[in-house]
Amino acid sequence: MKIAIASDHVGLELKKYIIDHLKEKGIRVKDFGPFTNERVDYPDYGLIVGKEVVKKKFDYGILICGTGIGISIAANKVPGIRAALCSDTFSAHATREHNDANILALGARVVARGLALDIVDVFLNGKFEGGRHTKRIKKISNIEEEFMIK
Ligand SMILES: O=C(CO)[C@H](O)[C@H](O)[C@H](O)COP(=O)(O)O
Repeated sequence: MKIAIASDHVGLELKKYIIDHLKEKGIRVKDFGPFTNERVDYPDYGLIVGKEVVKKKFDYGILICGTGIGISIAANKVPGIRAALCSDTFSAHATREHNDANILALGARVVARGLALDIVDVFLNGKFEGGRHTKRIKKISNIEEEFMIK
């Protein structure tokens, strides 16, 4: 499994913690930045990881900002991205099973480190159920197509 990860300045420390955790599990992870505490803009990082995931260069993306909200909103602007902001493990497995989410977003100021790792593990181990959920995912794609600039 290959994971693309990025954050903003607020999410930097939690990102490092998650990267160490993934590497310990033998999961390949590429950090798309930032690499210093300097203040940055979360949409830039949501876009980078969104593009990488939608091009199928990675299996999943993980994005972290202060709340997880801004960076997930940005990533969700990339057609084909279904970024799920999760603060609990139930949502993390439900969003894989039902929404086939391809990016997990976390709020570094919202979830404690230990819980964040549990959420990451549950998300990465989740399997899309298909069936009735497939047509709903298709309806999300249809919304993207309707608003695509031609
Ligand atoms: O949560 C966020 C966006 O949804 C960001 O991580 C920041 O917390 C927020 O934008 C505040 O940024 P600041 O420049 O550090 O005040």
